[in-house]
Amino acid sequence: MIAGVTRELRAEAERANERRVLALAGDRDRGIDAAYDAVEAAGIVSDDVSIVSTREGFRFEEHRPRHADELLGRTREAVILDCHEQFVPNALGRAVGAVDGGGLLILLTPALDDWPGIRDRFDDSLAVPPYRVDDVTGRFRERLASTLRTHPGVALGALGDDPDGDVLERDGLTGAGRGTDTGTRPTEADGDAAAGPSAPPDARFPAAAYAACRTDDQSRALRAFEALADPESAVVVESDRGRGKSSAAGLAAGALALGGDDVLVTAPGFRNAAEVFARARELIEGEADGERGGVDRDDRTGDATDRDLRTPAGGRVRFLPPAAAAEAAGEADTAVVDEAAALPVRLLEGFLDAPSVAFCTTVHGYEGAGRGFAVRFRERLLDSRFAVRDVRLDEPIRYARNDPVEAWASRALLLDARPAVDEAVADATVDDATYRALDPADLLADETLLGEAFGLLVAAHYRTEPNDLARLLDAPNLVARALVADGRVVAVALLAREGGLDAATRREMYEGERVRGNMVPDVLTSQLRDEAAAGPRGLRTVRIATHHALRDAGFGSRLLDEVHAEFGDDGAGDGGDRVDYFSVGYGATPRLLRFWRRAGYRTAHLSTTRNDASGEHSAVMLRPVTAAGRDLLDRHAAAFRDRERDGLSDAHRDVDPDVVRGALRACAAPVAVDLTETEWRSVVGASVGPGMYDSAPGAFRDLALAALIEGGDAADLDDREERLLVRKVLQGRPWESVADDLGFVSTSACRRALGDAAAPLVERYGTEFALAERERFTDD
Ligand SMILES: CC(=O)SCCNC(=O)CCNC(=O)[C@H](O)C(C)(C)COP(=O)(O)OP(=O)(O)OC[C@H]1O[C@@H](n2cnc3c(N)ncnc32)[C@H](O)[C@@H]1OP(=O)(O)O
Repeated sequence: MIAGVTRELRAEAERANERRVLALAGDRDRGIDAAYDAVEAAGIVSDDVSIVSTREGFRFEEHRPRHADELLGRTREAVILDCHEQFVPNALGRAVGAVDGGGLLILLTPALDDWPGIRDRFDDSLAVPPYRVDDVTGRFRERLASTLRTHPGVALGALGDDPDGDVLERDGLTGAGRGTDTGTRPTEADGDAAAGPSAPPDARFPAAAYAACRTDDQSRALRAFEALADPESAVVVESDRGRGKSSAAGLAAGALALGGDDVLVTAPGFRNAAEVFARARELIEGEADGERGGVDRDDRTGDATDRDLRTPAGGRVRFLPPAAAAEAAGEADTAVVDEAAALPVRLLEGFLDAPSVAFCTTVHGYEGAGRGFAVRFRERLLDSRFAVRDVRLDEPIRYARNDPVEAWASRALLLDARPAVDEAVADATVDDATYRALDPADLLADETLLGEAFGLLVAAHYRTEPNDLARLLDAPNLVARALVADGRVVAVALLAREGGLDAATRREMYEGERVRGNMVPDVLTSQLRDEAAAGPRGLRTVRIATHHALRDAGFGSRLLDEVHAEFGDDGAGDGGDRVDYFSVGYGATPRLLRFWRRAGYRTAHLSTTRNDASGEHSAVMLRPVTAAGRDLLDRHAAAFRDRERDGLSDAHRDVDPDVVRGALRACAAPVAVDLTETEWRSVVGASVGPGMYDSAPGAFRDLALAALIEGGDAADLDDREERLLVRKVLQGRPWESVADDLGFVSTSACRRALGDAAAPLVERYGTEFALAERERFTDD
């Protein structure tokens, strides 16, 4: 029975150049046997099959569910995803992506009615302490099962105790490719690897690069990339998932390197750029064949050579993480930024130092993230010295346009989740918006609500993946809240309960053992050495986002106010839901620091290292509710203040002065200024007399710290004076670099400015002695 339908499915898939799903629900061993039968019935050889499973010993290429990323950039005739024992939603995304047009995705699942009730090893990972795996729910699977039951292109077999008991619930056939219905058949334009588009007559890239293109769209992109050989050229490539933009970029990078260029490639992670490197390598190896070995391989450095391809002409294709690549862009001949929309605009600007540059972005899907690229950075690019070429890729590479499995996967994993369209929210006002809980049950019942809320979370943050959808629906420690206007989601916050851990778990954490979730308690306990920190109960904002059309209008602040009221300030009577403190951890920018400070959050930590992708230092902030929360903040505010006194001239020496100002301004621990008379003589002398900063740097440091923490009108300093205090006094940088950085005409002008900045500090913090000392100079 299964074999029969598989043959038909496969035939239809091949005719239409589409994919099909065969879901085999029931006993695992029976499922595995049935999958072997299905592969055979479909006439697919074992070499063209991959299986993702926790088990081993199959006749196919094997991957573990947690390592399904290995399938990235692979194409298979069939992929079998064994969903028993450990069902990882990310692995489903990878498995679908690896199946070629004409191929099959075979899912082995428990009986669909039972599946939502079964807890597996993935659920263990959602059971963040103090929650247990029984607290995890099965809504993601419930939703997935319902798509399997209803979506076109999915065949569903319920397995019996033996093959005779198998029941075919749906055959998954759509009728595509039959009779006159040729709308979805492969067209000439779908191309074929062997006979790809040919090179234009005056092509600058090798013919092999054009021959490797699978669609006309791709060869148009390649043609546009040729411009990168000329300085001052920028190419922007936009496409949906699976259109081959990374491959086209890889072919271009390889071709440029074959011509002797140094091509610098970056992406949020190397795995995003894996496709770029795979295509570049193929081209380089093919073209360099018979010359001089092609790609250099260095056995000693292993991995590194995958990220640094060399050509006989002295060219290279090399990978660097975004922050490092932005720094190095000026030294390369061409920079290629893949998944550019996932990077902050500030980093993207660094790439404008490259002689020529390509930006590739996914328009929809998880990688498509920030509107920063679409809006702000594009303007910046148009104003730059570059001649900009735009290319858009629409034609799917490996399957026909109407592939039903693409539609099914988009739906099941919400790959196409998007915030409400701008027009729908244009008239929303803060006062009219309604605060509401996004309970998983409500989200499951309302696809529009789910799509808009998840879409907003995705759009505001590039690191979203199918596992996050499962967390939103099933993880016991997460809650979501939103502001809704006219039924549309205009702002959303994803919140995680943290802390409340027992003494044994706290000790484990203190001793360095990894405790899942609990990000803020973990930082405070293991990094900042506070064994009691994981006791109080916190609510961390994992993510918050306002619809891009409504930013800066107060929605974000209002949403936080409501959350504070519900779980803190007014939450006492609410079923014991009141937390001891609210918290947040995020890549610190001056504006975000201000946003959180205004919402009542105070700094506990600023990380010493920068995040690879965003290039920012992470800030951890707390907003206490109860006495226990206040104790926690008091300890960590004081520790932060004391740490920064020395850390700013050490690990934090390069942090942006506005980030330092923002983090200190949000510090809740005041500085007691207690200087000796000798020190006051130096400070007063530097401000109004003949003294110098260098005679009492420690005194200046205390004053600067006090003034920046107290902030505002306390000591009447302007922005540049505050930056000067950070750069010179706290970060201890050389006069030349400070003068240069802050735009002073000379180092002596810079020194004088520091003297001037000391005057309001004497006024604010000076002792009687200091003020009398000042009189000596100002009385004349
Ligand atoms: C844990 C985390 O999620 S931290 C990351 C926060 N999320 C994001 O960065 C996603 C993109 N940004 C957004 O969605 C919004 O800009 C939010 C959530 C940061 C703020 O929401 P809004 O509704 O715009 O905030 P609201 O109008 O209440 O307050 C405005 C303040 O927010 C901050 N803010 C506003 N826009 C931005 C922005 N693009 N980037 C950083 N901060 C911003 C500023 O402090 C601003 O005050 P200012 O105009 O005086 O500088």
